[in-house]
Amino acid sequence: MRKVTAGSRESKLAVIQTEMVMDFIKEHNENVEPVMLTMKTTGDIILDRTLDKVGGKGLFVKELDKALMEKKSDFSVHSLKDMPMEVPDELPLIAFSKREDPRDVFVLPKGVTKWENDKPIGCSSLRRTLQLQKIFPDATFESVRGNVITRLRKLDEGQYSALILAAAGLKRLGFEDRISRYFTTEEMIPSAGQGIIAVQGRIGEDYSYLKDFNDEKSAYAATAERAFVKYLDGGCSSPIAAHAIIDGDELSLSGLYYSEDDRNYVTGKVLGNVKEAEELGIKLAKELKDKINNK
Ligand SMILES: NCc1[nH]cc(CCC(=O)O)c1CC(=O)O
Repeated sequence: MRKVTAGSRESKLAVIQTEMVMDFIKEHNENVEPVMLTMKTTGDIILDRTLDKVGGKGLFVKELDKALMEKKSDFSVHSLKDMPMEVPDELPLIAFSKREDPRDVFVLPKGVTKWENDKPIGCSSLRRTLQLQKIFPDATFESVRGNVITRLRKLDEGQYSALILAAAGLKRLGFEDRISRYFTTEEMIPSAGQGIIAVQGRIGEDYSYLKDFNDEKSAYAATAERAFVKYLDGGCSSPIAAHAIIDGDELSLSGLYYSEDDRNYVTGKVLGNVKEAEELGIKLAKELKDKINNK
């Protein structure tokens, strides 16, 4: 038996996602035995500030990168949306999972069936707040940090009138029944990579046991979405949204760009062949940059 170690964050969602990758490996490789190594990351420890105030990029990955570099693990499993746009050359992304539902959703406190505008909506990113202000013009918004389960607890304790979360996390955690409304990806453009699990490896290693895990559509979508955000210099917590939809050979990329200077945002869309995923991301980024400069 060949033992391989998967590095993971400690949160329930991270562990479930890592187990999904490990189960795949077990099913497809009789001679490989995956084990998990969990660790706390800076992003999990600092919970009293919003992520853009904590500063720095890759708050959820540094510790996992270190374990991978030091060969304490053989690969890391991440939510792609928490990954910085640039990863170290020695630690490339080697596989992308099939995409789970990429939409953001509206969650009400337990026992509540209709939204009451009596408390703020808990919303953890500027990306979500900006787009929500259009959908709920009278609402107020407040940052909520912590992992998905902590956020749900705060909601149920009465701190918020509702929460905005990713459908993917709720579904993987078995909380699909808490979803009261799905936002379309047009009214609420998701974060780049939302719903995709990324596996990160170490250069020069043999990952043939993960060969069939990679989903081609997800890889194209990830390339386009991340090229867009990278060009606009966003990190994991920047107010930039990007979502690619793939239909056969055609890729349609929607994006949102926010300007700190005039506190305004623009959205746009480009279409092209999946093979031009990266170029499409850059094309949309340039278009939106021009659009905001001419506003
Ligand atoms: N930033 C936290 C985070 N990272 C990944 C997910 C959900 C799973 C995914 O998007 O793949 C979540 C929770 C959320 O935003 O609701």
